[in-house]
Amino acid sequence: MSVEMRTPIPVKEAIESVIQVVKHKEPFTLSVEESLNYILAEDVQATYDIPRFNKSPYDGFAINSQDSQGATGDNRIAFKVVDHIGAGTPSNVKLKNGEAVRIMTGAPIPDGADAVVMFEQTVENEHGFTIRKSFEQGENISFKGEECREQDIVLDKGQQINSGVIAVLATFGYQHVKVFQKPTVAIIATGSELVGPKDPLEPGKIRNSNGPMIEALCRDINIETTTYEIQEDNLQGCIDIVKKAMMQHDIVITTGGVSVGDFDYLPKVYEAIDAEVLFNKVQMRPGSVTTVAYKDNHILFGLSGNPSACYSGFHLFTKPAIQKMMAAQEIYPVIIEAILNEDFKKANPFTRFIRAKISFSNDGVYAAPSGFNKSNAVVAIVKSNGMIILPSGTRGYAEGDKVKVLLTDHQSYERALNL
Ligand SMILES: Nc1nc2c(c(=O)[nH]1)N[C@H]1C(S)=C(S)[C@@H](COP(=O)(O)OP(=O)(O)OC[C@H]3O[C@@H](n4cnc5c(N)ncnc54)[C@H](O)[C@@H]3O)O[C@H]1N2
Ligand code: MOO
Ligand SMILES: [Mg+2]
Repeated sequence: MSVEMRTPIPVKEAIESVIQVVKHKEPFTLSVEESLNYILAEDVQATYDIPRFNKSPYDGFAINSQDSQGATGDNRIAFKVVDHIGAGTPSNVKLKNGEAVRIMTGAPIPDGADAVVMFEQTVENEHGFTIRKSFEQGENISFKGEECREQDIVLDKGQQINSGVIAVLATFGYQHVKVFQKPTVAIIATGSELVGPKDPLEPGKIRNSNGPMIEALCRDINIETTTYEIQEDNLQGCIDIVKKAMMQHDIVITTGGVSVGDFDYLPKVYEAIDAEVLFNKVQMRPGSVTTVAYKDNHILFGLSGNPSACYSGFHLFTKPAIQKMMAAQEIYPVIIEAILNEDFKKANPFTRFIRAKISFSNDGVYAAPSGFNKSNAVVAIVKSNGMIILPSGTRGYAEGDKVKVLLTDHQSYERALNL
């Protein structure tokens, strides 16, 4: 039996090839309360000017600025208070010379007033107050439309709905919003060695950690999943379960069985279901055998069985694909520069992704590998909030070198792939 030879492709090319085939789901309408984290499927317009009327930004007195001209410490100018309003109630008064309205923050500026004097700038008396400086026309006024005008586009299609979006929708009284559907995800852990948390650990068996980890990774980004039974290494069983999962879900994530072992059946599954394999070898470590296949708008992620490889594969390929399927404008992981805290003398022909603790301090961003970091490591994932990226090459890396890090424990995305 001869081993299948695979052609490893660069990581960037692999990510781009996945993104290229992913299509977004259909839009639908749902209530604003339920819309958090969905992607907007339409531009949203301001239905009126914000602020909606000229208003006071302070608690104080509304005056006509002309009446204040010439006021100094030695020549205080007096005002008579003729009305008293809080936010929510306009004044019926039209100011005459020397008159003022006592006004609270958020209340509409009365007719005849064009400036607001803060309480702290006055000395109050029985009839009103005096001031010691002159005010300019428009001083201390929040102007109608200064933030946005009626019909301005205030939210762009493709924007992820966050608390700010909810606030803007509420501002304009929108109760429903058009968003893109989220993809549905099936998770299948494959491997005859795998058992669940309650099963006895017979010799040679291990517990399935990848399944629950992927579920958690999806839940972290507000994606619902269906977890299938652990699938033993059996070709027909693997074909049947993947077919079944594809009928019900947009994305099918399997773990294990993607390498060249005698019981690694995923390559045969893709063949049997006639899926187009985008790649089955990536120039990266861990996760070199990560495989992504595509069939009728369904994406099949064949993540490696080794936990750290599985984790890296999810962040690099699955997460951007989910973002794209939801029609987000920003889909790629945030990648920034950091200073390496440890030597990596051994050169590697593949790009290395090292689970690491990224710390942000006043003197810069630092990246420290989070312990035992091989492909089969699981504990290192816990202590990481990012991955150090060491490009392939002939030289090693030394402490103090600048490197790129990909933030994993992070809910922000980029428009461009900065790998
Ligand atoms: N001759 C070669 N052998 C291997 C190659 C290669 O290129 N040539 N690649 C190696 C690399 S790199 C990796 S990574 C692994 C990938 O293996 P598979 O994706 O086929 O995964 P399995 O063989 O099923 O399992 C690998 C490893 O992970 C454990 N595992 C599997 N599933 C889980 C799970 N759900 N939870 C926790 N741990 C899991 C499994 O027991 C194995 O120890 O192949 C190398 N071999
Ligand atoms: O895919 Mo393996 O995890 O590169 O070591
Ligand atoms: Mg294998």
